[in-house]
Amino acid sequence: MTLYSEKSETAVSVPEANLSPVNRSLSWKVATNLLVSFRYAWQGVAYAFRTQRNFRIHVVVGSFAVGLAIALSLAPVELAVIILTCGIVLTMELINTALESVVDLTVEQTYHELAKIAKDCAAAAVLISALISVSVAACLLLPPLWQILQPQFF
Ligand SMILES: Nc1ncnc2c1ncn2[C@@H]1O[C@H](COP(=O)(O)OP(=O)(O)OP(=O)(O)O)[C@@H](O)[C@H]1O
Repeated sequence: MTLYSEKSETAVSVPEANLSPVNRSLSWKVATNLLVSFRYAWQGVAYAFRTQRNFRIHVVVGSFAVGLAIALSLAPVELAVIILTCGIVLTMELINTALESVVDLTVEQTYHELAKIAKDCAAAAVLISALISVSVAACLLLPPLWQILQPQFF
């Protein structure tokens, strides 16, 4: 198949198979079944935990928030909201780590304005989700904590 580049208006030859979203001919098929897929996904989690300090911080803070919610006997829906927001932060951190790797793979150690935009935006996604998570946890955890601590101070 021949495609026309918008910039140079020159014809570019692309194999049909490379254009199909179903048949990713350039991909490397390794995960042959669901169990193997899960194993690779777990390797991603383990890699992020091992190498990303922020991921470890999010795991510790998230576990503390969930533990506190259980200790304070929050309603199931409130506990679910805290688990959900903590999960979103960890997910964002994993996507950020994946994107950083792809950017480094592409530009290696050269400065590129687009690499900067990609990394800065991915880091911003983590930051925003973490700020939302802290706000949600504060809204749900502080009132019952205040109820418990108030008699001790007044
Ligand atoms: N190739 C590059 N070209 C331009 N700017 C880059 C490039 N690599 C990194 N940067 C800039 O440096 C910042 C830090 O990048 P780096 O890869 O060290 O990630 P990081 O913020 O340390 O991530 P983490 O702590 O999650 O590993 C990026 O947000 C970006 O602004």
